[in-house]
Amino acid sequence: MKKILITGANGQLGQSILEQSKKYNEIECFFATRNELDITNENLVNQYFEDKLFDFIINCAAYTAVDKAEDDYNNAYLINAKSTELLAKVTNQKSIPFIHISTDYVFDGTEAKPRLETDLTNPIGVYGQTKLQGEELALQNNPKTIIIRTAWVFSRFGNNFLKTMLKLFKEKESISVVSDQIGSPTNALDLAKAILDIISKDELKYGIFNYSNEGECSWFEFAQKIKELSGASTEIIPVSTSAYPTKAKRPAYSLLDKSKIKEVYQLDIPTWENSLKDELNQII
Ligand SMILES: NC(=O)C1=CN([C@@H]2O[C@H](COP(=O)(O)OP(=O)(O)OC[C@H]3O[C@@H](n4cnc5c(N)ncnc54)[C@H](OP(=O)(O)O)[C@@H]3O)[C@@H](O)[C@H]2O)C=CC1
Ligand SMILES: Cc1cn([C@H]2C[C@H](O)[C@@H](COP(=O)(O)OP(=O)(O)O[C@H]3O[C@@H](C)C(=O)[C@@H](O)[C@H]3O)O2)c(=O)[nH]c1=O
Repeated sequence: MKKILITGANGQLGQSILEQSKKYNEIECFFATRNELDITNENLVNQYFEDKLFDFIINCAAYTAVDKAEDDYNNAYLINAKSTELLAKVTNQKSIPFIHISTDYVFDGTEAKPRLETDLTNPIGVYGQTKLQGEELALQNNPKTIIIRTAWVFSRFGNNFLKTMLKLFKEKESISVVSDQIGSPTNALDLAKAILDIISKDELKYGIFNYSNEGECSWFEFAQKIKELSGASTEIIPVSTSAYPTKAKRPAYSLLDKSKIKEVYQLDIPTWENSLKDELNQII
């Protein structure tokens, strides 16, 4: 039986891992919410690992408010980078693998070609910058680190674009959504399954891996599909990024190339449209 600690357990990925873990008999998961384990509290983290034995950690804790982060660098850095370093160090001391989640927002999005793990990063906002710093600190401090870069995560849990759209469809007759930012949505349940499948393997390969659902779209096309599948009548107007100003800049193109994770870990990845359909069936 593999014992796994999940930090940030109340977030959408944490809750999705809880849901999926019920299907894995050989894995025993321990879920720690922010109240139970604040990863910025060094003494608490060290104490936690003194007291308990785990075979893996999946760090789902993060500062994910992309716009807010622009005015809150210190907190974003503390959670996304400094605390990631701490978790990498404690797992390294125990010689256990560290699974950490990162983002497509580490790219600047200027090149319209699916991004490889080895491509040059150049984040254009504080969230992406602090996530990249977290990646680097994790890899430096625990050689048994697996970074999974994912994108545009949606689910029935927490806050995400899917839930924002469903709310707006109830409130508004018309909304504007950017059509010039391209990427790949990810159902958090698919990501959770991929992570648990990886952990279940006998042999692990460490380093950076991309994971999102298959396919690509703009946020506008994503919103259109949510509208179509939910039967909403709100008009969705495609607009350019300049017509929808936000505090943080987002990459124009951040589609992730999944070849590496599919080859190394033999994963079958559903398309975002099929996975969205499944998720909406649960929500509506
Ligand atoms: N959401 C997305 O679209 C994407 C997410 N990612 C990455 O995936 C991972 C999971 O994201 P997701 O589940 O969507 O994020 P959420 O924002 O849904 O969840 C993050 C969780 O982290 C918790 N948390 C924040 N600070 C701390 C802390 N100091 N100690 C412990 N827990 C803390 C939050 O607690 P509380 O509930 O109290 O706020 C929350 O439960 C993150 O690393 C994120 O950067 C990558 C690409 C896309
Ligand atoms: C709500 C809304 C957003 N938008 C735009 C703003 C933005 O450019 C894009 C996405 O909006 P959001 O702010 O909901 O999503 P955002 O917070 O940027 O989502 C990101 O979260 C972090 C955590 C990640 O790691 C990324 O992969 C990505 O999922 O859509 C519209 O054009 N119209 C709207 O009505």
